[in-house]
Amino acid sequence: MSAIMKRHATAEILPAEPAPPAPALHKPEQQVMGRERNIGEVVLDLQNISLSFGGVKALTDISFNVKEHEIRAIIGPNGAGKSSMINVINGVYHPQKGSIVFHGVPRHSMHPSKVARQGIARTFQNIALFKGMTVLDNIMTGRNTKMHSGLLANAVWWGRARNEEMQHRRKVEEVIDFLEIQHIRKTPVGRLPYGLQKRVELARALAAEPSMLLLDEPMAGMNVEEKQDMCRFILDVNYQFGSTIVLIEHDMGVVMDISDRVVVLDYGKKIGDGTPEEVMNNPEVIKAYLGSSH
Ligand SMILES: Nc1ncnc2c1ncn2[C@@H]1O[C@H](COP(=O)(O)OP(=O)(O)OP(=O)(O)O)[C@@H](O)[C@H]1O
Repeated sequence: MSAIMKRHATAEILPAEPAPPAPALHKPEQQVMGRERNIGEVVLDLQNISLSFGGVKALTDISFNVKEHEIRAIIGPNGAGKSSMINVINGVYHPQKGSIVFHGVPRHSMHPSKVARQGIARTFQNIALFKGMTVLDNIMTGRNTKMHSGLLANAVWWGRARNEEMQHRRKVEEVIDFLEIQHIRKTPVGRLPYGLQKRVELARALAAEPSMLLLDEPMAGMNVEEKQDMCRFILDVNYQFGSTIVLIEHDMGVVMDISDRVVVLDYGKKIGDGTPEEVMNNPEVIKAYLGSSH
């Protein structure tokens, strides 16, 4: 297989032990890294999406879908349109053409905050955390979409506000335990190494209890060990929380090992879509990578 598609050493240490039995909601249909998982129906359907910035066509007539509980990767050379697609999904960009249906409901020009309230959370290519705030406080900001108490109640920390705060704290502590970052919970984020900052960003997204998680290059800039940890956490989030994951990643070994299906973009167009094996063997995909200087 082509050089870009070879399995990467990072994935070799992914959990080898047998996974616990999956909750028997659906018949297991897919296996990722030896884990049986239950892929459901289509939850996000994108049809004929086109997005331009002035004369630049970032996305041209792109259609694909995402099924419940799956790990769906978006790959492609630099400038292919991957981040633009994530920004379309979470409402930052509004495509000039095409339709977006989430859980059966068509969406038009939805604001990112409303998308977040629908249960879609994301991380960013360049870490977007409050560097001077502690890990705990940063993760608490992930609960914003779930907060209901008014300003006055919050200011004096009365009844409902107090109960709400405690509920949010409980959820945040769960996420902190899950991602094994107890030891840094009081540390200002800016003092942490890059790999841990990425994990805190994942924690903040998870604190929102999303049904769908958009991860924009979650392993970018990480060393091998950090990538191994992040792979394990992504698989655990998907497996234990059942979150559907849409992932942009440049490390092909990681993509091939953890994804259920992969969509491939090049110059804003879709050139491949299928299982890792199918896209690995797609001549157009191989050409785009090997023949690409961009
Ligand atoms: N806000 C914007 N304004 C103008 N052009 C943009 C904007 N966002 C993206 N583009 C352009 O759209 C095209 C796709 O960019 P995008 O960032 O989506 O690609 P990408 O596949 O995520 O690239 P990379 O892997 O380098 O992050 C590029 O030509 C880019 O310059």
